[in-house]
Amino acid sequence: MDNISRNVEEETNLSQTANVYFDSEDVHACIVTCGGLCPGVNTVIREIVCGLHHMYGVNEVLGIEGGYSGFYSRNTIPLTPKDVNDIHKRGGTILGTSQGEGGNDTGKIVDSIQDRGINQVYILGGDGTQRGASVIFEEIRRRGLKVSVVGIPESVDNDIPVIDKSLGFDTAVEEAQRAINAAHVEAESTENGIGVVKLMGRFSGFIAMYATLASRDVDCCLIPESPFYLEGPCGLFEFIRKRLTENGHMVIVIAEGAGQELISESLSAMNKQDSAGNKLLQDVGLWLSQKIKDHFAESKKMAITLKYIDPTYMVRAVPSIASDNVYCTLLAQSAVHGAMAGYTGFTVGVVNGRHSYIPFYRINEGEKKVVITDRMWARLLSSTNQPSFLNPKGTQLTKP
Ligand SMILES: Nc1ncnc2c1ncn2[C@@H]1O[C@H](COP(=O)(O)OP(=O)(O)O)[C@@H](O)[C@H]1O
Ligand SMILES: O=P(O)(O)OC[C@H]1O[C@](O)(COP(=O)(O)O)[C@@H](O)[C@@H]1O
Repeated sequence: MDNISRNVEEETNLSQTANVYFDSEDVHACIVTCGGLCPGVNTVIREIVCGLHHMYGVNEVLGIEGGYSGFYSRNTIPLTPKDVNDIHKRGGTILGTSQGEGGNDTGKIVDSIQDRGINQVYILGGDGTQRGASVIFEEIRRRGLKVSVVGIPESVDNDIPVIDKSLGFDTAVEEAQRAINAAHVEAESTENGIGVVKLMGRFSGFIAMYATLASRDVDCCLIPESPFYLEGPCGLFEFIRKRLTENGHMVIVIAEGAGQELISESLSAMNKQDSAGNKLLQDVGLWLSQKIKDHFAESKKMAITLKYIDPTYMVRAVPSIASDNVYCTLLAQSAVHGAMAGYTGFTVGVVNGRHSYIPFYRINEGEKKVVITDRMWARLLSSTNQPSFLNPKGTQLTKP
């Protein structure tokens, strides 16, 4: 117990009340994956199973299939170290997920936990999943059950607050390079070639920003946090014209949530949501590509060739790279140590470089977005030398 206590103490700077100390033979754990697909999820599943087994001698770990509703609508599957030995080499989740679904019955989920004698619940997923975990935790507490509920945050968008970085994010940025490289090759092979790449990022442009900074082939990065406009001397069309005149080709990276306000009027699905309450977006990549083509066709001053690449699902479907595998392993071990020490109602994550236990009520506060007044966005602007779009439409660009 000394070792366990020390681990928790070292890793905790946001602690949550302990409810019970577990003996290995009494542990009946389960794992459920509920969020959007993200590289590294299988690695976490593997390390929870192996961590519980190797470090604590726990033999009973169940997989809940199909996300939260799987607790009451599916059979469970046993997970042993042998079963999960190779799964980190695969993308996706071996348990299936329920991103975008809503209407889960918390009462039935907790009934299932109680009926099956489960006393440790490991929940992987993004911001929606962590909110769901908090609701389950509250119901478990209301019933006075000795069950640890632990969240492991994963979102390819890196939009989970408090933590430094979501697992799988580095892999997503790495994979995005392949699409950007392809767009660059296509663009530079034709006169006035433009490559447009759409990347994920519903409300936050982290993948687009980091992929742009990593690549150096991107001329313009557009994200939801930084509104842009098309017309006028400081608009996107004029910037494209200048960049093509200077270089003969260019690459534009656009996050899926960018520019939604520009396309909102004409498109009817703007205010639609999926069953989990997430806003359904229009394909801004297709829209922007068509707008650029129409603009240059109408102006007749410059003939362009535009290639549009949408690698979004490829980016999140790949297995995690080495650095993410290490990160996933540390998060999974941290989750296991916390649960075994009797902590509950927390999400594991790295905060200011330290592995921490973050109470659900903290992780579920607010949203994480790119702050365009921060240094990172300023670094991107100086790397691409693109307009900031902060100038009013009619005014000329000024030198900094
Ligand atoms: N506010 C909420 N309260 C309870 N459960 C939620 C809530 N939001 C989402 N969920 C559950 O979490 C699952 C995953 O959420 P979703 O937003 O689709 O993905 P992500 O976890 O990647 O953000 C949903 O299918 C839903 O069952
Ligand atoms: O098309 P789907 O499966 O609904 O998922 C798309 C969404 O999943 C994401 O990749 C990740 O979303 P989460 O942060 O909610 O996990 C978003 O960028 C994207 O809009």
